[in-house]
Amino acid sequence: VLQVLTPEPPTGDDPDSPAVFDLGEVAEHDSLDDCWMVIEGKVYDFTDYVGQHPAPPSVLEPWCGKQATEGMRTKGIGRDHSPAAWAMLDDYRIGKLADD
Ligand code: HEM
Repeated sequence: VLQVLTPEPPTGDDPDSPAVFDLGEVAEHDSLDDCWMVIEGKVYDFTDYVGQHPAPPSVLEPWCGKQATEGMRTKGIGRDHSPAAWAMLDDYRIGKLADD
């Protein structure tokens, strides 16, 4: 009953009705204090993760607010992230990118 009275905002977790964002909205979250990224068409909010990332936040910063599939695939050093790192993404998913 409480859930009906105070519905949670869409998180993107429900594959039937993910929250949909365009690149302009994502671009508003382009700092380490507020860091969204698009990876393979899905939108993530990594704000709570940047301080936990194994490499310094400065490596993430250029990708905040942007399409970051390349960053995820290369780490900026030509090496893909591990399957374990890829598996962490779901925890930060907030939705998907709008189709163009
Ligand atoms: C998209 C921009 C990103 C860049 C440029 C980047 C870069 C890096 C670099 C330079 C390292 C250390 C070097 C190495 O381990 O080979 C690293 C490690 C790691 N990163 Fe990232 N990272 C990014 C995003 C993420 C995200 C979004 C996550 C998870 C939510 C993540 C999770 C990890 C983990 C778990 C490691 C340890 C090594 C591994 O499991 O592959 N990274 N990253």
